[in-house]
Formats: sequence, structure tokens, C-alpha cells
Amino acid sequence: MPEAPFVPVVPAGGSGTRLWPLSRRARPKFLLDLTGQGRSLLQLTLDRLAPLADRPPIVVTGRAHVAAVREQLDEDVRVLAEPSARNSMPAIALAAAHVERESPDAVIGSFAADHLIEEEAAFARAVTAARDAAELGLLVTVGIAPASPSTGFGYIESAGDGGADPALSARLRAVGAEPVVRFVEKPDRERAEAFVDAGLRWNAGMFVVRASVLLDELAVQIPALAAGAREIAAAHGGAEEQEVLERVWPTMTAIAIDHALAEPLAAQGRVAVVPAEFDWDDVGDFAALARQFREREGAARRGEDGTEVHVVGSASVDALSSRATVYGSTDRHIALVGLEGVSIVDTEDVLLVLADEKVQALQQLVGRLDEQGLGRLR
Ligand SMILES: Nc1nc2c(ncn2[C@@H]2O[C@H](COP(=O)(O)OP(=O)(O)O[C@H]3O[C@H](CO)[C@@H](O)[C@H](O)[C@@H]3O)[C@@H](O)[C@H]2O)c(=O)[nH]1
Repeated sequence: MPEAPFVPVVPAGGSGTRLWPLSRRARPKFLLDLTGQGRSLLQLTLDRLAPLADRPPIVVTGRAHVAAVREQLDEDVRVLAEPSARNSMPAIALAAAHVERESPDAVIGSFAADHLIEEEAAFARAVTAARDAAELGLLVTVGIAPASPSTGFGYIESAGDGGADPALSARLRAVGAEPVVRFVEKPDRERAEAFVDAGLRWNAGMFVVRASVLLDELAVQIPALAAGAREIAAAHGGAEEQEVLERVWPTMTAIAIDHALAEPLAAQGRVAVVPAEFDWDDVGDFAALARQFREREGAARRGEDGTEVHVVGSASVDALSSRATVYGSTDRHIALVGLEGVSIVDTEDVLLVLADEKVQALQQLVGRLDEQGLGRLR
């Protein structure tokens, strides 16, 4: 069993344009209730992490979202505000530096704010194994069995029962982890297919590590980033807190934890992976969302003419010969005839009708809004 105190960290960033117009700049995906359970993805994430935490969890988010995040969470959750988005490494390093100051031996676990995991017991088992492995001084991730050869995720290659250091491999095996050989970020289709065939796992952006190990390793890879995070944390609560944050934050390298730490440490044999036994979904686009709802039987409306419509929200919907997912909570009545494989998203100011096989193209359309003088709709 792990001994060091555990502090969950939740970086909540990203603009989530693939779920527009449900998600907007001011209301990113993590703030939305995308499961119909009356809890946002962020709330579900903290619900899942709270029972594992020995110290209050930390959410790191952009300044613009602090108020909305605070409103959704219990008072004991700490919210750290970033002056600007600088990718995941500065956000996680900042949280690690706060944890290191307060509990020098603590292990942090960083988990995305906007992913869906429903098998909580299996998730808790994986985190416990990852904490055990992290106490060996390693960076530990959780690897997901791939459901498809997705090109949208990173892949993790493990050494399985092998590994360059047999003694370390044996210690990892004893806690349910394996040494990582390498990470490969978002491969093309052909490589992704080969990776799935070869048994590689998806990187779900979960990292468990002693806070001091993360910062010490970062101090080797990108010294100014580790020093900056520690300087900001040291000023916390003092009169100069704001001045230090404003001065130091813009100097922090904007980089993902995958490139800053995971890849270089894997090359040194300092990363482990715990194979997950739970299903994971990043609900990254409307196709993933529709899949979620298709799996939730209760929400379906079926007709003898082959109609299968899933309604998310309070919208009033009538359909003939259609297969669709409808998101809507406006007063409008929505009528569908003869539509196959579409998502319909009805909001106060935007109505989106999207073919399921074209979900990837949505980002392009959202990107054009500013050029068209419609930036207010983003
Ligand atoms: N606070 C904060 N968080 C951020 C920022 N940028 C990114 N994040 C957070 O960092 C995590 C990863 O960022 P993404 O932008 O979602 O990463 P990605 O390119 O999709 O890829 C990563 O995640 C995939 C799984 O979803 C992985 O498959 C992939 O290998 C990689 O780790 C998310 O939780 C996101 O909210 C930022 O500026 N600030």
C-alpha cells in the first residue's frame, strides 16, 4: 500500500472547439454536463478523485474560468489561476510546487478535467498501483487498452515482463506496473494500426509522481520552468504573490508534459505504466458523445420506422425515419424527417447540424468564425 500522502491535480485547460457550440471559450467542455447526470465532467472528475485524496485536490485553470470552476466545486478544492494558457507542463509544475512546499514527500496524480471514466473501483485500483510505483521515484502513467487505432491520442510502449533493469522490473511487477520503453505522440493511421496490433496502450494524460521528483527532473530538462514554478509557489500567500506570478508566468516555456518529461524520462528507463482495467473516453467530439448516449439505453427514443433518436437536454423532439442525437434545451420544438447519422445541437444563438462522419471538420468551421466577424459565437 502507498505511504506518501496523495494529492490529485486537475489541469483544466483547452478550448474544446470540437464540441462547439455546446462548448464555448467562456464555457469549455470540462464545465459541461455531457452525461445527463447533472454533474459537469469537472465535477465527475473530482467526485472520482476525492475519495483517494489525502490533501485537498488542486485544479489549475485559466483566470477567465476561475469563477465558473469555483462555483461548481466544493470549498475545500484549491483552484490555482494561470495568467495565460501555456500548455500542460507549466500548469502541472505549478501545482507540484505548491504541493512540494506543503508536503515535501507527497505524490501528485494529474488527471484531465474532461474525460469520462465510469468504473470508479477499477480507476481507484489503478491509481493505488501508480502511487506504489511512484514511491520508487518514477514517473507513472496509466495505459488504456485502445478501442480503435485512433490518431488523436499518444501511445505507450511497455517492456511487459522485461525491461533493461530486471530488479526494477520485478519491483514494478509486484505493484502491478511495467517499465515504459517509449511514448509516441499522435501517430498517423498506419502506425496507429501497427501499435494496436503490437499491444501498445493509449496515453490518457494521467501522470502520478512524487511532486519533488517531478520538479527535480524538470529542473534537469527545462531548468527555468522548475525554478519558475517553485518561485511562484514560494511567494504564495505573501504580499508579492501577484507581482511574482505576473513576472514569472510569461517566462515559463509553453510545453506539454508528454514532451517536457514523459518522453525524455522514458528514454532513461524512469517511467512506468499501470495497465488500466477500466473503459476511458475523452468525449472529444460529437461522434464520441453520440457513442456515449447510444450506450445509455434509457435516453433512446425508438420507432417502428427505424427511428432511433437520443435527446440530451430538455428539448421537445419528434422524429420520423431518423437516426440522430439531439442536444437542446431551448423552447424550440425540433422535428426531424429522414436524417441518418447526424448530431443536432440547438442553442440560443447557434443551430448546428453535423454529419457524424464529418465531426473532424467542425474545428475548421469554428476557426472561420473570427474571420467572418462572428467571434462572439465562439
Ligand atoms: N491548466 C491548463 N491545462 C492545460 C493547458 N493545456 C492543456 N491542458 C490540460 O492538459 C491536458 C492535456 O492537454 P490536451 O490539449 O487535451 O492534450 P492532447 O493534445 O489532446 O494530448 C494529450 O492528451 C491525450 C489524452 O487526452 C493523450 O493521448 C496524448 O498523448 C497527450 O497526453 C488536458 O487535461 C488539458 O486540459 C493549459 O494551458 N492550462
